[in-house]
Amino acid sequence: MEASGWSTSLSSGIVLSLVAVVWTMLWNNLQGLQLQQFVSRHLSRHARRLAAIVDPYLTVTIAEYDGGRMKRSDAYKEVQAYLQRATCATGGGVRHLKAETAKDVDALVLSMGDNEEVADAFRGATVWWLAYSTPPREDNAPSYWGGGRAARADRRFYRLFFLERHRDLVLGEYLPHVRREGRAVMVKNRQRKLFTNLSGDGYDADGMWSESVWSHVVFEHPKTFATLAMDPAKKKEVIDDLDAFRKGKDYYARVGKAWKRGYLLYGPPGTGKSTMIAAMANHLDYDVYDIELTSVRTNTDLRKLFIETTSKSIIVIEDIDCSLDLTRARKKKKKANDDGQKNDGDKKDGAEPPDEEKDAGGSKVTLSGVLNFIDGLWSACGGERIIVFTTNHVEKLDPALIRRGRMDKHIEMSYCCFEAFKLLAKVYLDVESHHLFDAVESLLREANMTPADVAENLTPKSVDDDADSCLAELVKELEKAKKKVLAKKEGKGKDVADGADDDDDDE
Ligand SMILES: Nc1ncnc2c1ncn2[C@@H]1O[C@H](COP(=O)(O)OP(=O)(O)OP(=O)(O)O)[C@@H](O)[C@H]1O
Ligand SMILES: [Mg+2]
Repeated sequence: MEASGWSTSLSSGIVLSLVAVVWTMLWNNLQGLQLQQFVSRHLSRHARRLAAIVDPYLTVTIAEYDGGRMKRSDAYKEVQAYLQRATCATGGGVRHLKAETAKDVDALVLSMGDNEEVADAFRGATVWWLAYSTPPREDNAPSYWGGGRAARADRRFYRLFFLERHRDLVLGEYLPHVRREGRAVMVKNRQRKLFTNLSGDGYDADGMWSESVWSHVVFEHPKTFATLAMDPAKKKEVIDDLDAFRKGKDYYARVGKAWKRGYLLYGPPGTGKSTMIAAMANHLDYDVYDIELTSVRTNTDLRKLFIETTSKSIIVIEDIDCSLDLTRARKKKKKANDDGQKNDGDKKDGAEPPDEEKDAGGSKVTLSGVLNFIDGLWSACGGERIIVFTTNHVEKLDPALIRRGRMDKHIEMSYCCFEAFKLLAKVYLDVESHHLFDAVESLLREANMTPADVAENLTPKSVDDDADSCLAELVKELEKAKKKVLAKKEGKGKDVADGADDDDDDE
């Protein structure tokens, strides 16, 4: 009996030891993998819950969207950046990380995935952050609040848990600290971006449905004012204007104007309008929002695009005359006024176009929508924004669209002048003087050649090409261009003599 009792306890001892050995082996082998993390994560989570029994915790929830779901919350972005830093530094015990490309080519910025929790310590207090999202719900937000999109999107939140006794510390000091630090991280990680409203499938980098109306790539355009060929005095004027704008926060506040400025760049194709926008963005270190107006469905969508731009940005609408029939809505308005009908036209903030203005299947943005976008009440949201329109046909634009106050500065991008040529010769051929320069100078006065064409002629086409051959080629092309101009003039003179209509000559 005793012996059997002894052998039973011996065998159960052996079994227990074996279990302990297997457990230790398993524990060690799984080190760094799921099990240990699983246990420690759950222990810390339960620690929070256990602590809450004796000292209840409070929560603060920060939603990704506030202001009626119109705009991503700054606080959310700051918390996200703060937690990104905490997660990158320690991992914070988080199992599911999201990775985004960072400024450095090979690095990744890590942040916590959904339903992950991370603890943080601040002046002896421990707090916990939980990232979570709720599934889409059909809300009844009217379409002008972006209700349709909102219904399809997950709602994302950060929830902060802290003990009641830390209330003053957390609300008074910790949260402002998080926002400050988050902003600093955002500035440090900032990569300039080029945004487009031609969104892809509507999903963001996390595979989540994205509410953002913009998609972006990193903005990396090499053009600067140093390599932009134009009249030097004009260039200096633009640079001074941009610098004054950038430093103009107090001025705009004092005179009671929204901190924004409109630039109209006009001129023939290839004179450097798009290039100038890149130079502006590089000079100011701003993001660029390139709006493809034909893809904007309604005036409301246009307003939403504007509201979702950040400050320190250039909002661009290229070829504004081609994007929309911007004169049509105005003509209709005039007609309606002539008919004595009530029409609040461009004064009506965010007005949807009446049915007869809508194109079948096309954009329904109207001139009044664009005018409101530029200087309606909504345009004052945020600040430090530059709006740039480009066009090849300034004469086609409605005067209301380009009046000062909307498009404050009109910049003509013209055919290549000698000063602009000299800069291109320096940039493309590293040549500052040459015996062909005089010929080029006199030909440029008579031939209409764009900087794009001059630059193309100055580009070596083979390894044998050098400055001499490129400049000789340019002179040849300039002579051809000059002949064309003369032929056109002669043709025009003949037409006038024959009583023909001048308007038909110009393209
Ligand atoms: N003023 C300029 N200085 C330097 N390069 C220029 C200039 N203008 C044009 N180029 C060169 O020509 C190319 C075309 O220029 P860009 O796209 O800026 O013309 P654009 O005026 O925007 O034409 P479009 O009206 O057709 O849009 C650019 O890639 C650029 O390298
Ligand atoms: Mg262009």
